[in-house]
Amino acid sequence: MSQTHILKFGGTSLQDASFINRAVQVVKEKSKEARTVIVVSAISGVTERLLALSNISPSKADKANKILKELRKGHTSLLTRLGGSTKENFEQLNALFDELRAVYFNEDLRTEKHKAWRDHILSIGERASAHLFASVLSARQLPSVPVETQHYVKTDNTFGEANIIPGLTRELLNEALQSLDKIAVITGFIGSTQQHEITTLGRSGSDYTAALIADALNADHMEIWTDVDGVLTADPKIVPEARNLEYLSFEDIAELSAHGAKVIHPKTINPVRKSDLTIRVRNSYKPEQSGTLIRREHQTNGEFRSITVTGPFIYFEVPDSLASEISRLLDQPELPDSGSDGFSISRTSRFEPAQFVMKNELYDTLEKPLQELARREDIELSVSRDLFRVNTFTNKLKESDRAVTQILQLLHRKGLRPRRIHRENNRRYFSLLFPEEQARRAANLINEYLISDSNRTDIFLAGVGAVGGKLLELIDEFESKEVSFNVVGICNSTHTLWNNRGLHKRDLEEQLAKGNETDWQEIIQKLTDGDWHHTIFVDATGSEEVARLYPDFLEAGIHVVTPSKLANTFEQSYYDRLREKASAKGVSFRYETNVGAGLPIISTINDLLESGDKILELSGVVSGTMTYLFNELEKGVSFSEAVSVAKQKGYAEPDPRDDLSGEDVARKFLTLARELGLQLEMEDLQVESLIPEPLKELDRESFLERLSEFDEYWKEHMDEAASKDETLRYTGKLKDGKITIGVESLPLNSPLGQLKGTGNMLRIFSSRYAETPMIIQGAGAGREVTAAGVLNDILKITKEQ
Ligand SMILES: NC(=O)C1=CN([C@@H]2O[C@H](COP(=O)(O)OP(=O)(O)OC[C@H]3O[C@@H](n4cnc5c(N)ncnc54)[C@H](OP(=O)(O)O)[C@@H]3O)[C@@H](O)[C@H]2O)C=CC1
Ligand SMILES: N[C@@H](CC=O)C(=O)O
Repeated sequence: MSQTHILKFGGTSLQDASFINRAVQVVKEKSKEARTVIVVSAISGVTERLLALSNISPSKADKANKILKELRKGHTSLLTRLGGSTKENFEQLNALFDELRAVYFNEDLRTEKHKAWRDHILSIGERASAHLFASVLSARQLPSVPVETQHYVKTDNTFGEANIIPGLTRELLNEALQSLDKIAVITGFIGSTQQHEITTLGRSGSDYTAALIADALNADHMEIWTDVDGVLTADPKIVPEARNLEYLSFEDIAELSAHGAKVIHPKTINPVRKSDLTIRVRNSYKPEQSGTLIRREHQTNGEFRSITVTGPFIYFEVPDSLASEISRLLDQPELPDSGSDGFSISRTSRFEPAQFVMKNELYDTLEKPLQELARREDIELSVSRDLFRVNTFTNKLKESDRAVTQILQLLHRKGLRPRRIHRENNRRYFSLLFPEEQARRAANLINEYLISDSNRTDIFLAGVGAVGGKLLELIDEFESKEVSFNVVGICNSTHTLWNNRGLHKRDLEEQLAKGNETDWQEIIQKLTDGDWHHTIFVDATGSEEVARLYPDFLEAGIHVVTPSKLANTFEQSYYDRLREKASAKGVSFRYETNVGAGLPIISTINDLLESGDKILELSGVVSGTMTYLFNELEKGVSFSEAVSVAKQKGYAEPDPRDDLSGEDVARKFLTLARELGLQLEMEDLQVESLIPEPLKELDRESFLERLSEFDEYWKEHMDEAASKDETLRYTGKLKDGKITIGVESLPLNSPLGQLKGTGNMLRIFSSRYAETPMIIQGAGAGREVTAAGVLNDILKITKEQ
């Protein structure tokens, strides 16, 4: 096993026997594929009990004894229930609770080194959890050993929030763990000073421990098992509608946790910031969900958006003249460390009051000297208490302040006016200060704003001819509450136009010709690097060059939708590769319009197959252009004239010879055959071409010019059919693994003979429809129906998200 994976189980993931069993299952699965190292927190509720214990005065020994007894009993009975109750395991657990009792009643430690004493008490939670879980794993044939990190994680003596000594810690952890041949179950949250006094790393410190271990072992992947779906757009206790964020970068999560996001410890990223480690935050209540993936670089299409609410804060204003003196007060090293957003000061000019925001507890420490300062200057210090900061993060702020304006307008409409707006240039967040209840409402409204934007699908449209041009129009007109489209780029064979804020039909007419030269490598690069989510690449070009690029888009996590029949009818290996890529990357490749334009032919066949039907025969007319040509011939229009009008009307292929040669119909039947699982190539099909032999070698323009030389031939052909009350139709049939395509003379009153306009009709004979075939009939070519079919494919992808 070349990979090392760290699994960190938070307290809720080990809260009771069923959760511990689930965690064992996770370890079992994981250890099949990678070297597995476990980091555990204290079992849910234990740290709180230990903290309560540390706050009980020894004079209330009864109360303390009750907690001590309950903790011991809770752990030992879990051990018994989970089948890990060997004599040795019991002894180890009991030794820990003996130690807890001894430390708790150590009066000297309590009074002289209170903070160290408290950290020692708290450490029992993680240590007991590690012993318990290692015992259970060993009992389940997963040989494991508890590892207590006070021996290896070295810190300074800031008890309660100790700072790591990185080099030494890395060395000691590496030495202890590198060659362990059992699964290490390691205590999170705890370390020790150089003098071997136990320290703790602060709330959620186990994540930090897991990252230290990941760094020491050069781990490949880390999973943080917790009680929420992953990293959400907001704390679900404040914002019930908060959504999970699929991807985040290290930078994103570091910024979020520094501003109050509780899901992981703010320092977690520090040790692994430069590594290729991937971190997945997962929910123990919903192990089937994939949670949030965090990695060094932004995942393609990932968009960062979130809200945190921090506080409570005090807010006050003073004349600018007093601001410097207050700042000096805040500089004292002995003040409580209230985190990176502990206080902030805004000074706009010397004529405007300076604004101070500081954590309640910081203000409480400074209240006296502050009031004293104010009195000296004869100023009445009026403070607003218990305010909360709503911090909004979004990548969009890198581009413009529009989001800030929109959010403020939204809040304003709801009657919410922040006490203070704080925005730093070049940062991805801004904060608003409100009283508690208003902060909660504001957070919910902002979340809605950020989420509704996440319904947006970004589109790059290649090819803006008959189908692409109409599609752009349909997208412009499309209105829905659930989905919004943003066409970030369009191109034709010569020019490409980009606009992150969206392109429209009018841009096609006015701007495209002024765009950059079309460069496919550049387009791929830009779409791959772009900070969009749910990007769809639409190919409406009919170009072989473009159809060959689909694997690159799929690889970059971009969905592909196309009416072009090329990619599905290149060599079989290409066809297979597209499906493998799409499935590996979790993206879609959709092409319903490849056969019958807007008619639901491919999806119907797949539905039949999926429900267990067996297709016996597919036959009929699937070329709108051919039906149109023969109908025009029936009316006396010349063949060459009909071809030219079919192109103008947007029925014919970009090169109409593809229709006349039968290639278009052949590609459609080959696509259907491959949907049925048949492994055929274009050469395997029997196709009758309508291209006269003498014109075969000509280029497109000369071919169209000389086509009229054969008008007489087609007139005679049609007249002959008419003399028998018949007409001509270009039909195809797939039966017994063979495809035959060509012109047939059919009775005028037959279903195929009756087709009008660009009519298509496909008959599906299957096990269930053996006697009476299922028939799909309707217009099978044209810009409107095809563009609508493409839009349907796009919508299906948005619904899958
Ligand atoms: N028309 C229909 O009824 C149906 C069409 N389809 C398929 O839809 C696709 C488009 O057909 P349609 O709209 O009729 O064709 P058009 O000829 O009207 O439009 C083709 C568009 O693609 C552009 N293009 C061609 N090659 C490239 C390239 N290498 N790079 C960038 N852009 C390129 C063209 O640009 P430029 O103008 O610069 O050449 C043009 O904008 C075809 O694959 C066709 O088979 C599928 C079902 C029905
Ligand atoms: N040229 C094609 C367009 C649709 O696939 C046809 O005429 O059927």
